[in-house]
Formats: sequence, C-alpha cells, structure tokens
Amino acid sequence: MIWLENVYKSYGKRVILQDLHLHLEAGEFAFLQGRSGSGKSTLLKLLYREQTDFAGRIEIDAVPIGQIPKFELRRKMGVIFQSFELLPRKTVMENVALAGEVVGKPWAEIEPEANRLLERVGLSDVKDCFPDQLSGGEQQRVAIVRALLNRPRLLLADEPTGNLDNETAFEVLQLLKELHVEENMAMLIVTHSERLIEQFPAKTWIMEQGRVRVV
Ligand SMILES: Nc1ncnc2c1ncn2[C@@H]1O[C@H](COP(=O)(O)OP(=O)(O)OP(=O)(O)O)[C@@H](O)[C@H]1O
Repeated sequence: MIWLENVYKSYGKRVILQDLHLHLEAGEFAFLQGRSGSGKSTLLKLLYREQTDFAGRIEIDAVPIGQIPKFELRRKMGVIFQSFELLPRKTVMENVALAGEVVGKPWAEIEPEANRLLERVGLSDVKDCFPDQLSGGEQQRVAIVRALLNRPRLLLADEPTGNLDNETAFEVLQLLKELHVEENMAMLIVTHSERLIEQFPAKTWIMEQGRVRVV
C-alpha cells in the first residue's frame, strides 16, 4: 500500500528524513512515535502531498506518489489532525459532506454514506450542530467521519488524540481500531503517547535521527 525507500527530506540545509524505509501493507495498523521535531508530521505531509519536495521513492499501490492526481489521492487516503480542522461556520453534516464535494460526488451518494458513518460513531443527533457546540472527542469523531466518507483504504492521523483527555483519547483510539477492522482500512497513527501504545498493542515505528525502526 505505502512504500518508502531511501527517502531524504530537508528544509533548506536541515536534513529531517534520511535514508528512510517504511512499508505499510493494505489493511495494516501501525503507530509512528518519536520525539518532538523528529519528522513525524513531515513524513505524513509527504504522504498526503502537502510537501512534494523530497529525494528517494514513495509509492502508493505501486504508483510513484508524484504521478497520482490529487483528487485520486484524496479518495485513497483520509487524514485527521490533532486540531480536528473542522470549518466553524459549517454544520457537522456540511463539514462531512465537504469531503465528498471536493472529489465531485453527487449529494445522492454523499448523504447516505454520511448518515451511515455519523450513526456508526454515535453523532446522528448532532448533525445540524456547529463544531463549537460539540466536545473535543465529538469534534474528532466528526473529523474521522469526514476522513472516511470517500471510503479510503488508508487513514493517516497526525496526533489525533493530542487535544483530548486520557479517557476520550482512549475512546477515539478504540473507535479507530474498530473502524480499521470494519472498513478494512490501513491506518498510520502518529502519537506521542506511550499510554495509548500500551493500551492498543500494534506495530510501532520509532522515528529517530531521520530514520524509523520497528519495535
Ligand atoms: N515548513 C517547514 N520549514 C522549515 N522547517 C520545518 C518545516 N516544517 C517542519 N520543519 C522543521 O522540521 C523538523 C521536523 O518537524 P515535524 O513537524 O515533522 O516534527 P514532528 O516529529 O511531527 O514534531 P511534533 O511531534 O512536535 O509535532 C522540526 O525541527 C521543524 O521545525
């Protein structure tokens, strides 16, 4: 699914990733852990193509990432962030629907899938609310639904529980793990949290000095 070989990335003269190798199979679940500044977000940004300047090989489903049109990448992968990144003036349903609209899906396709996923994560009752009317855990569940709307085969999560208390972080991770199985989706989850990694044992990559090692 994701294949990185000999990847180098620098910002100016600062080398962030060097000779990095990482393979994530279809349907696999893995954590990416590492100290602040070790390059975890940079790695995700290369995968969802917010950063396009790198050396080495990055392939998604055996296609070099630079050859995959952006809209196709959006269908292939969902992304969630620590800060949820919901649009404050749009309702829950409108926030979720946006993911379908940007890839040109008709409302008739968007609506049933949005309703199915909102129901699945227990948010049907708040679909007409605005993000600031929801708790942090609920906002992150909206972001998860938005990321899953196009049925991607891969979910990238950058510190998805970083703004949540321990109990809510546990619930969000539990939900992600369940969706990973139910939707048969690969997930790469960046986290600082030793606690979560202990609570949800899974393949874990540690990022150090620009490289990753598996533990
Ligand atoms: N656009 C940029 N331009 C220049 N330097 C950058 C840029 N983005 C990140 N960096 C630097 O690259 C290094 C790695 O940043 P990155 O955000 O990937 O680390 P991280 O492991 O995700 O950190 P954290 O856990 O604190 O989020 C940091 O030293 C950061 O200052």
